[in-house]
Amino acid sequence: MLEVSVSPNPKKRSSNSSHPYLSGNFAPVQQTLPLTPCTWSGEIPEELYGGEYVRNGGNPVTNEDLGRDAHWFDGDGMLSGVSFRKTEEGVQPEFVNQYILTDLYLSTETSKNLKRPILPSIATLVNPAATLWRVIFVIFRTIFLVILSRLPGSSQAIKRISVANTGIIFHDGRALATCESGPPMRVTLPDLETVGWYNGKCAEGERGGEEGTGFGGEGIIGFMREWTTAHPRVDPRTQELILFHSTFTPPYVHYSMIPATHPPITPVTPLEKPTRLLNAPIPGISSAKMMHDFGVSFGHTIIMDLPLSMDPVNIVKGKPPLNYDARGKSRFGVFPRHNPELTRWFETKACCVFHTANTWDDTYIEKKTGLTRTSTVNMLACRLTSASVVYAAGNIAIPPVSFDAASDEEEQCRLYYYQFNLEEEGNKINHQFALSAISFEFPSTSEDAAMGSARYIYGCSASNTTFNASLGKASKIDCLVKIDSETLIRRGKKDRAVIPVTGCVDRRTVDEVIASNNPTDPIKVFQLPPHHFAQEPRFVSRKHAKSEDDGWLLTYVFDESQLDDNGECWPDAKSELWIIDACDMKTVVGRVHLPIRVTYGLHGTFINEKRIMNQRPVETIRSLQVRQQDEETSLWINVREYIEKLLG
Ligand SMILES: CC1=C(/C=C/C(C)=C/C=C/C(C)=C/C=O)C(C)(C)CCC1
Ligand SMILES: [Fe+2]
Repeated sequence: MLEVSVSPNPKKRSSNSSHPYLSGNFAPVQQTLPLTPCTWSGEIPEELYGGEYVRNGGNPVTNEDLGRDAHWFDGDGMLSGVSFRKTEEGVQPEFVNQYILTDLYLSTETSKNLKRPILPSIATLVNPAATLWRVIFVIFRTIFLVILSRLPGSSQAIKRISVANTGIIFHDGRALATCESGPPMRVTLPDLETVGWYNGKCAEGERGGEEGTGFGGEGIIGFMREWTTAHPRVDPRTQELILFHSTFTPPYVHYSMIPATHPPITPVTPLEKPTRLLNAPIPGISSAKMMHDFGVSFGHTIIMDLPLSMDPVNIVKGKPPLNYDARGKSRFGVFPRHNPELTRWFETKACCVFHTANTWDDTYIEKKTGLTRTSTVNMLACRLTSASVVYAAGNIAIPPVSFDAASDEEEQCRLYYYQFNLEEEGNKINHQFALSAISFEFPSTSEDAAMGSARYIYGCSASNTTFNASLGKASKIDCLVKIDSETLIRRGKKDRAVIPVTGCVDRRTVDEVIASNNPTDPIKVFQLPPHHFAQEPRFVSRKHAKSEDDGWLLTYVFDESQLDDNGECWPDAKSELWIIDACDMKTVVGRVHLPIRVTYGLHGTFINEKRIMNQRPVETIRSLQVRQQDEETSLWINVREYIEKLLG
């Protein structure tokens, strides 16, 4: 029997929403399910037993006004997971999806008077056509609603404004949902209940943990200094968590490192002893930036200072708060992992980088001293030649670039190789070129190989996408790609035609790569069948793997034959979780048939059995509180409701 609980606030949806990221399989799901047994076909590898695949993404709970400004990266965080429960016969996959009970979600659900989400849409913040007054209005509406939530009579105060809808990671006994506008939020596995905000020492609601001030520290802007990158990284050797925090005031970026203590691990060598660092300032950044991700190797960290600003000061300058300056520069700040004060800046052409794939050091032993030294730091990242995706994902016309220098590169989103020279003076970038001409995003590697020798980078592509042409249509993923970075980097370093910045090693299109039947091709594409679309794939290694890519890719897949004539999903549309052979990038080893559909979302991860068993104990979980209405407050409550309805 399926136990179906309809979201507490089901809102009617008209069928012809014109926003591409609110329709089809981007439209939010209305149902949440507790762990629900699923049927499956094919095989489920033993390596998945006892583990869980979880994917995060926005699922706006306030979705009444379909004509509102909306963006793919907005919306209340919802986790969708498949847990591979061990049974006597083997395994039983179970599907679960739950909202993350953030302050914003709880406040929305208890008030129910709002037609639009509490937070402004990224679409409004980035739209050059939005008037100054409109931007100021949406920001003040949010501030006002936050203040209202903290006055008497409110059952849920909004203390943090993150929807926790972007990433999901596991560190030190905690599964953490992430988003740039707040600290990480702890959730339980496998049932995906919300525990509480994590401050680098403990999470609200958990038993144990450490006491004392965490991310953000004390003081008035502490609430902002705890905002954490969507993509903190865990060192596969030391299990340290490395992350940074972006704020609107100088020095704009802080950096933290959290050791793993559950259970305490024995450091491999004294040098690798984990150190705690909380909110160390990063010097050299001159304005507020949208910094989604960063790079970190075993020895070095790379902060990206790109011309994509997220800065209230922009409003005063007559620009949208979220603004891309094609005339600007991209700067990469490289520093020894424990010493942000030693940051060296490497400057290059303007670009956008949302995600890095891997970062690693080239080291040697210095003869004189016998010490290990780093000659170069290398990074693979998805480089975009413009911010088009930020506009396209909000259904906003992409503003034209008005001068030639910036438009000499066509619209691209490619996997790039950067090599930063640490030995010579002058902060030189030795190499910067694309490995392949195909569009490539949502990069990841085998977790064990990250920060070091990872050879294969997995990611998403599309056989026909450019962002310029995409207004009114969403970009969807119909190809998963595996790139042998080692081979392509070697080729690029040799080939004199691969010039800095704009050069590209493998110039084939996706179709040309698919047509190749070379078994040692450095690029392999898993093409989805017609009408099928995938999401970010995550790699799980085989136990006694023969090669780095000996394992599987997990991804949710949706068959768009389940759309009606208006392009909307049938009410009973369903998704599947596919288990794909990462070695041949052809065979679908197994498919788990899910009871409902899973929207096209953002990032996912696989958490293995050992980690799930090893979660830190939890004392309380978050839940919806029903508002107590007593006589004294009822007049005030009526006034509040009136104000909320007025604000819409
Ligand atoms: C080029 C390209 C894509 C680009 C995606 C991008 C640029 C995604 C950015 C995501 C972010 C910033 C997520 C936040 O967590 C798609 C859609 C995969 C389709 C295939 C081609
Ligand atoms: Fe991301």
